[in-house]
Amino acid sequence: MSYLNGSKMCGGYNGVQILNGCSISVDRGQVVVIVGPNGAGKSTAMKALLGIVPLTSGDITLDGKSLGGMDPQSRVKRGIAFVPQTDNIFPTMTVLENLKMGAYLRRDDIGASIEEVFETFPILRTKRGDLGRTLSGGQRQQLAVGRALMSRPTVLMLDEPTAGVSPNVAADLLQQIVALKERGLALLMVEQNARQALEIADVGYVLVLGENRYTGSGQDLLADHEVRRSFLGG
Ligand SMILES: Nc1ncnc2c1ncn2[C@@H]1O[C@H](COP(=O)(O)OP(=O)(O)OP(=O)(O)O)[C@@H](O)[C@H]1O
Repeated sequence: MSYLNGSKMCGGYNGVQILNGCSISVDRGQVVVIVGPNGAGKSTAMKALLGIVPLTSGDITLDGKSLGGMDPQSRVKRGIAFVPQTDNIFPTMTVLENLKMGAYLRRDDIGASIEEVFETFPILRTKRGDLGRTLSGGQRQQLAVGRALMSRPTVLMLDEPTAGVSPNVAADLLQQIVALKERGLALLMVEQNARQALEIADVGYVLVLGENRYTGSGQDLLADHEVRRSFLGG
């Protein structure tokens, strides 16, 4: 069984079922990407794993233990961190203050973690005293990921981390995220930019109407004629 395992998940909003039995798994040291058309339920699947969207059936386990019924806060304490797509930093706080906010649940020394974030995203060291709102789009996303890392998660979930940043910046950002595998993180991402995301995915899930349509390594999905035709624009 995988480290984080969402199995046959059903659920949605206000009685409207969006997830129709999809399964998503991610292991530590792995990048898993969820792609699919608009409205397929990609973000909803991630919210279900986070405990924001309740399941009507199915199960979620982390390290072999069920997360069933556990609220999002408790899941964070178990080691899951989440980077939302927008509003993911405090604009009126400095870079360093943002990082410290990410460690608010910790009572130990956070100096080494700040240093690790600066090693991963060197521009944040340079801008440590600058207000969040002065950062470029790509730098904001770096800070949002850095802030999430400050809770020392084992699972990092990212909702469209490259949304709104230029293609070159997106490519760099994805490479920085991939490098986090070396720290043993389980990385799960929802991405609009399917082609670019599958390039770096150990495993890709194509979701359609809340169901698994295709699952495979990123390279296999990129090479699959049907996946290319239906989801990657030929
Ligand atoms: N908070 C909500 N309340 C009610 N319905 C919602 C809510 N969030 C999403 N939905 C609906 O659930 C469906 C799936 O949305 P979701 O955001 O999971 O799709 P997605 O695959 O991530 O798509 P996109 O790429 O457009 O973000 C959509 O029909 C959407 O309108």
